[in-house]
Amino acid sequence: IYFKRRSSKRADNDPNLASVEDLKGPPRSSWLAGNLPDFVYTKNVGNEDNGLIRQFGLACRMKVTFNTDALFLADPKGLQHVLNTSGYNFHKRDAAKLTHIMLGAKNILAVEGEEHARQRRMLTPSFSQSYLHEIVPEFTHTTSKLVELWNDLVATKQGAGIDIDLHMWLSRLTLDALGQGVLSYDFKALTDEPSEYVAAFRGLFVDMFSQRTNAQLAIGDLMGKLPSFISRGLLNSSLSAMNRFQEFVSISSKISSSIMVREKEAARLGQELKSKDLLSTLSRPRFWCRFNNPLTDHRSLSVRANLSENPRSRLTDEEVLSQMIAFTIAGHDTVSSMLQWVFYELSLHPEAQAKIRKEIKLIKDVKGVQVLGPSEFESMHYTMAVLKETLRFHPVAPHNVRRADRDDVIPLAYPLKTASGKEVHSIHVKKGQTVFMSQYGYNQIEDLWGRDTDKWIPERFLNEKESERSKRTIGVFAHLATFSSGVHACIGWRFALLEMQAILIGLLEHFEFAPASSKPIILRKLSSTMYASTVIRKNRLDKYKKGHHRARPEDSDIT
Ligand code: HEM
Repeated sequence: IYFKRRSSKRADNDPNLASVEDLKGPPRSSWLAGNLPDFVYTKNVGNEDNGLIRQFGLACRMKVTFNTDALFLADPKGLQHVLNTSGYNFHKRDAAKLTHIMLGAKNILAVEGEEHARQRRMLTPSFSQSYLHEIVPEFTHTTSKLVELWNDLVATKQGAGIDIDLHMWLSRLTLDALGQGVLSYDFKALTDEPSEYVAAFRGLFVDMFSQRTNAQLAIGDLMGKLPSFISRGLLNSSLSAMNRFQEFVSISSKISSSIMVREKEAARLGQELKSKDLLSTLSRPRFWCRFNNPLTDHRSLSVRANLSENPRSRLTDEEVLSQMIAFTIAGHDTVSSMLQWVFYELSLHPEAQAKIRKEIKLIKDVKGVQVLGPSEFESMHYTMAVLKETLRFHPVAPHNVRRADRDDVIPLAYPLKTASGKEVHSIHVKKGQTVFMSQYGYNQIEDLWGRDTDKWIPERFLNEKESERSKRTIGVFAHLATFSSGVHACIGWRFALLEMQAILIGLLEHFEFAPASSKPIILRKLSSTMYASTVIRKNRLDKYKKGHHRARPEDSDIT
């Protein structure tokens, strides 16, 4: 006999529990895409989240595709349940399937459940602190190339300041840094003759995701429910930049394959591993095992697993190659956008720049070193506070979506009033129901982060109160939601942090930053990540959207 509890009854009978349908929430803005457009087309990302939290609290009802009820969630205990405690019961099938269709292979971004846990177990050792420390000199070296280029630029102005497009420069710098860290490959993004990869990658995600229609939002939301051939067809017909994306994937595969062949050949000849990048280490298991003690060297652990006779405990060559594309996609725009926000805030806060420079000088004097590395970064508390505060205030992945695999009860740290006025401490979600998580909202809770969370104040991380800290329940770094949490938390957060530290220190040592002379208005916009955008004249943008203007709006269109 099959039986199940009727979900609404359960919520009705329990005085502390409400179903999602019982909660208060905003009216839908579209039948097709519900409230999703409110978050994507917003004037400034975060405004919608702030508005909902002010009006309804840290959880409320919202609408998604075809007027379906979903849960908007920023409550710390609720997020902990969905991401950590019940991690694999809240799946990300839509996103995984989208990635699988787009990349054509099963990497960590494109798998779920047991398969995901297996791949993650294999890859985690490659992202350990001790291994990543070896890549830092590559980040420093790449940054010094940019310093040289900027010195040449400034020299043309006899030392006077110069307006630069920081978005463009940081994107090029972080691509080269990622190329070195992941593949030991020079993308030549900082040269006048960038590789074909750079040409294919330039502006790709902005073109793909920044002008999404309601239909595209709905298709994204339905991915997991549709058969693969329909999903693929819908995606190909709805995303105009799909061809460009396929070209980008094939160039990436070509580069990764050639590096893998090179490393395997070198291993066969018994040559020493020169590169410390992720692909080289994953490609050369047997070599590493000869030279490292698998019990003490973290790098060998993934390799040791890769040597296993059991194919379930090994990453195949195809899987390793596919991970490389996943890492470049997951690790480029994120770090580049994050650094944009760091320099944006520093340009508005010259006093913070001065404090970082003072810290650099002090640590160099104390340690007697010329170039700072990971062990020095650890003692640079103010610099770290600047990074933490920017990660808190400008989370470049502000939202995250999951769907319940079964009926479940999500506990709340902060009780809510339902539409009928009942006070509840937990929410009943039905199998298949969407949970729309606001990383942005969690990072703004004053009870967790202290006063004035709508302002950028690095000092809050130097004077933290235990009462606030103890309420922060999620996160792999500083209890922030920015790198997410639990089973799918960012595997590259240490990589990102070391890269940002090296770049920030390398550039601040040589340059002072101030807002551009035209004093543009900067707003947060969404493409694949939340990036800094200047305000564009509305009539030009309208014409572009309607197709009357083929070219993207240019700098001259910026007010
Ligand atoms: C500031 C920079 C970064 C931010 C803010 C960031 C943020 C995130 C977030 C929020 C997730 C969770 C996505 C989800 O739950 O659906 C994630 C996952 C992931 N990130 Fe990052 N990321 C950053 C840098 C990087 C870097 C540098 C790499 C690799 C070199 C990387 C690789 C990944 C991978 C592979 C996943 C999937 C993990 C899994 O599903 O198990 N990320 N990242």
